[in-house]
Amino acid sequence: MWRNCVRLAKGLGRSAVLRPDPKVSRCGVVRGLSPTAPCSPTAPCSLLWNSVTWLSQARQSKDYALPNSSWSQGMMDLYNRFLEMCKDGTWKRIPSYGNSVDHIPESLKLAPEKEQKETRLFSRNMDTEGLGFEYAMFLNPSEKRMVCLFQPGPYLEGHTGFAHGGSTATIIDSTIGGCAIFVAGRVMTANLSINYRNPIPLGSVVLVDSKVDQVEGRKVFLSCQVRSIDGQTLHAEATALFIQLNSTKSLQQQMSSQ
Ligand SMILES: CCCCC/C=C\C/C=C\C/C=C\C/C=C\CCCC(=O)SCCNC(=O)CCNC(=O)[C@H](O)C(C)(C)COP(=O)(O)OP(=O)(O)OC[C@H]1O[C@@H](n2cnc3c(N)ncnc32)[C@H](O)[C@@H]1OP(=O)(O)O
Repeated sequence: MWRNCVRLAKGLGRSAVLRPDPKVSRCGVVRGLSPTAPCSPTAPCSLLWNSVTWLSQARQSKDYALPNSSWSQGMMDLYNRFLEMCKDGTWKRIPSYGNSVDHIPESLKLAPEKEQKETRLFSRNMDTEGLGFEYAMFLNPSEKRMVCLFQPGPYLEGHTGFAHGGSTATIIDSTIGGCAIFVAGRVMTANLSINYRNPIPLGSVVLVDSKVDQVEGRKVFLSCQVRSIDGQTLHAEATALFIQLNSTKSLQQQMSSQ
């Protein structure tokens, strides 16, 4: 089973993680796509997103995956390290909106989704920064891998001082789901199996590291590990099956056809 995440969690600065992808040019542009602005916390690295028209409408919405005052130094440090790794195009920062509809390109929306809805993505359901899910995701397209930097706030408590297992499941599902969306477009979780190994302290920062293992027709099999930043503590590990809902093009296909 894939265990790249150990590599990442144990040493983000190591060459194994920072090694440029051969499919990505030195200037940080995935071949076949146009150059875009470099990343920064306010003007995030979003070559992927800028290159795909379906996110243009979403750019109007608030992006929750940008640093705020509730982020700990550990969260900021990790975020900045990933932003650095965005510079050569190996990693892409993924924006995060309050409603899943905002993530869907206009052309792929179904009629009911086009209507303005008073709904909120579960993981973005709190307005006060720092109380609930604080997270930011980064995608490595060539490795079909999505990582999420996650800082659980005090309103996610389960056992005293620790994150509720359901919140851990939510962040795993969202991270793995984002990864599955990348390869298969619209998908739904059919199965999610989690082994909880060590509790996650509230306010700590963990790395959720997910990867596509296999695609069989409409089935996308993925795995995931949740580790402390130093990689020493394995908090949870999971496997998942996502099912592609229709024949819409995956983001991966959209990128390679440009
Ligand atoms: C599009 C662009 C979006 C861009 C977004 C970009 C970035 C986003 C970034 C961040 C993340 C943002 C959002 C987070 C994303 C996701 C997280 C939330 C996900 C959820 O919160 S999601 C809610 C929970 N989820 C459900 O509520 C599903 C209920 N369920 C169903 O709706 C159906 O069940 C369905 C659709 C799953 C399948 O139904 P179906 O009719 O389409 O397909 P069918 O049943 O025929 O199965 C086909 C083949 O899969 C096999 N199969 C099916 N299920 C299996 C199982 N459980 N175990 C083993 N095998 C299974 C069959 O055995 C058959 O296999 P075979 O072909 O070999 O016979």
